[in-house]
Amino acid sequence: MPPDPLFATDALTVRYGGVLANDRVTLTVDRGEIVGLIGPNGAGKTTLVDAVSGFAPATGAVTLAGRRLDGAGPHRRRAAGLARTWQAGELFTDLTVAQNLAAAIERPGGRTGGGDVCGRRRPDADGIQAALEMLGLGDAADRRPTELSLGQQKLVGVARALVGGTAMLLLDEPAAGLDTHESGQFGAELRRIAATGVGVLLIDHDMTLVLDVCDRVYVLDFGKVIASGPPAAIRDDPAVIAAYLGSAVAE
Ligand SMILES: Nc1ncnc2c1ncn2[C@@H]1O[C@H](COP(=O)(O)OP(=O)(O)OP(=O)(O)O)[C@@H](O)[C@H]1O
Repeated sequence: MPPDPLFATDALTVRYGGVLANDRVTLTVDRGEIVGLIGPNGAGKTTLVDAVSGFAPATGAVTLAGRRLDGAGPHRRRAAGLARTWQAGELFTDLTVAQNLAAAIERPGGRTGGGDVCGRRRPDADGIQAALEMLGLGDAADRRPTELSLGQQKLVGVARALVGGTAMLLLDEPAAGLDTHESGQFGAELRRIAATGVGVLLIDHDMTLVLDVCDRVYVLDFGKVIASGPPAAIRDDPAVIAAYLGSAVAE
């Protein structure tokens, strides 16, 4: 029998009024695997990340390392090792890179303690440096975000989600705005993260990045999974081309 996946949703369903934003979405991500989630605007990709991380009301199961997390609040899911980025993931430009990572896990009011508002373990300077080094940003800790390239700034955003012990990373359009070269470098860094055993769910409209870097891809349309499989099969799937790739390639 294959081992249990690191991460799974089972029949995850989110309804916003009359809109079925996620319709019984079932997917898995293994340890060390990068899994893409693609689909047209409004297909329900961000909703899935919101539901999985505890920010949208949902029915269905969410499991991380064999532990059910549905029903838990965002802080408990984060403490269990599930981390996300946000589409508008701007950095604080008046803080250094290391301070940006620390700020992401500070408690409001500057209180210190064993955990933060998101339930994360408070990492020490070593933890912050380790997260930066994993992303090739080891010498950027004391620099300001504006001194870095856009690609490096995007990686700082990922490092922010990695600090404090992360098993599963949910990335919502982390490469938006990158050119082809930067996006290729970004993909290589994602592979380095996955090689440490972290699972990655990658949402992006950059099809070159998604199809190059992902082990498997799920396609959402109107909240439903309409296809899943390895990138080569997804690229050639007529239903996927009709629903999304035709327009995505033309963009
Ligand atoms: N908070 C909300 N309240 C009501 N409806 C919402 C809410 N969030 C999303 N929706 C609706 O749910 C559907 C899915 O939206 P979602 O943002 O998840 O799509 P998406 O695939 O992430 O799109 P994009 O690629 O543009 O980011 C859309 O019809 C959207 O209007």
